[in-house]
Amino acid sequence: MAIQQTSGLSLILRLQIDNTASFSDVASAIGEAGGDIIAVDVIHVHKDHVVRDITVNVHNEAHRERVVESLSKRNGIKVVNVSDRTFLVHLGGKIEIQARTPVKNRDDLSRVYTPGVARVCQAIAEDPSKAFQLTIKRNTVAVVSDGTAVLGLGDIGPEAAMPVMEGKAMLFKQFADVDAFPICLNTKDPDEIVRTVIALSPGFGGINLEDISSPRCFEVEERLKEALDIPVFHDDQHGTAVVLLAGLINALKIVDKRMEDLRVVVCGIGAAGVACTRILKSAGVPTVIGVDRQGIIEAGKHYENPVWDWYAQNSNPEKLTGTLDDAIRGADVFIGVSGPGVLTVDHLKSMARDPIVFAMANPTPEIAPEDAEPYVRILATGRSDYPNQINNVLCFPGMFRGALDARARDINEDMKLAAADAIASCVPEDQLNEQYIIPSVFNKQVVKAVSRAVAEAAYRSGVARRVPKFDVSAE
Ligand SMILES: NC(=O)C1=CN([C@@H]2O[C@H](COP(=O)(O)OP(=O)(O)OC[C@H]3O[C@@H](n4cnc5c(N)ncnc54)[C@H](O)[C@@H]3O)[C@@H](O)[C@H]2O)C=CC1
Ligand SMILES: CC(=O)C(=O)O
Ligand SMILES: [Mg+2]
Repeated sequence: MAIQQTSGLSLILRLQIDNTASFSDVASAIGEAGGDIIAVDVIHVHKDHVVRDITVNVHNEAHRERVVESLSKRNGIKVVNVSDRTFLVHLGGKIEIQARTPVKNRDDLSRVYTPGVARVCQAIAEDPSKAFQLTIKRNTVAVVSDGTAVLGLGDIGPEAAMPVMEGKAMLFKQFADVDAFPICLNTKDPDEIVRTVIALSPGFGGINLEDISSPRCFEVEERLKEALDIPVFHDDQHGTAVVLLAGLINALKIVDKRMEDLRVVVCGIGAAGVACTRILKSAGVPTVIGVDRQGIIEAGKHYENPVWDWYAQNSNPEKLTGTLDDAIRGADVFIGVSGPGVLTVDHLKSMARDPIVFAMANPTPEIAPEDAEPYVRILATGRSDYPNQINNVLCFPGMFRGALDARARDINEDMKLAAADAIASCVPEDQLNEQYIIPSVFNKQVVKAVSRAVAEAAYRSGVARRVPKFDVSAE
């Protein structure tokens, strides 16, 4: 299995090129430093120089410096500015609100706003369920974070969490036409988070909790699910678990193993790790062994963290003790939702035949894919620049589309398992291979398949308030 990485950093270099130098000097300076020229634009032409923007792909920040240095050393070439295209795409934020109806005259104004709007308000006051017909509620999701477990970056605060939450909102809209709002809270107190989300819930058809650290995330989700009659879904737990299960369903077809025979190690028993373990157990995996910083979660032992306490009673049937070295020996599958560099080549060598490794820590996986590649049969990461991206983006847009279409009160286990099967089914059996166990996030079938499966499961399990109409002609 050869791993192809598809992108690193993409830069726009603004260069002043004197008439004494030529474009081929620029190209060779970039080429000698190993940069890839992607696009060239002319910005100004003066009598003694030309200013050009050159878009260049580099592997990482050190590589960027080497490209800039190589250009700066050339006579007649001046590097005026270096822009990182990732930062450019964030300038001013990534989303905006748009009106669905133009307000062109007084007549429009009197209908969309006062006095006309008052009658609509009264209709909802008389029957609050009309909010689903007469407001944005039927299509809106609040993406709520306190900034305490952002990607793998940890507690970086609510302001720093905003780019991720804006990104989730963009993906909700692009993939599933769901209007999602990023809401980053300036509190880490579970009571205050619960109170705040309940208070802001009337305008929303669903709540997507994001990047709230464990164990607080479990309590916050549980209390909100109890209090609200709209779906509450902690994406890092359940979105990750659903996509993991979809990937595993397909990976097992390649290695010809069954869920009922698997020995799985989950590393990182936080939000994602606990949910992955729960869904693996629901899917019939008999042996799941959890490992965190202090080692294996020991069967039967009592832990202060209530979720680890649950974990100790519901995992590790072989009653293993020790470290990851002990847990991974003979394991069929490694699920990493911990941090960078946890997994070594020696660990991989000690696994059972045809190792399946899902190293999902973001942004840096548990092992560098290039290091793991020779020793595993199937490798997946959370990143979009390697094959087999196990990322919750494959789940949350379709999950909420289906839940909103069914006007579901809750997102339950049946809906999650249905979503996992639907994602797995988007890879045709005749195309399945080691580097293609999970559909692309750009595969338009995914949201259709997931939303339909989720809405049907909502209906079957009694949490739907509406039977959605499916567009069969689009299939
Ligand atoms: N690919 C995907 O779709 C997703 C990936 N993730 C990634 O998974 C990781 C964990 O996310 P959450 O569960 O939300 O965080 P969390 O903070 O709830 O849990 C992380 C757990 O990993 C443990 N951990 C950290 N470093 C460790 C190490 N060196 N060895 C053993 N255990 C270690 C921590 O003690 C903690 O219990 C992050 O890197 C995150 O970016 C999370 C959600 C989705
Ligand atoms: C993908 C995601 O939600 C995370 O890494 O936290
Ligand atoms: Mg997350």
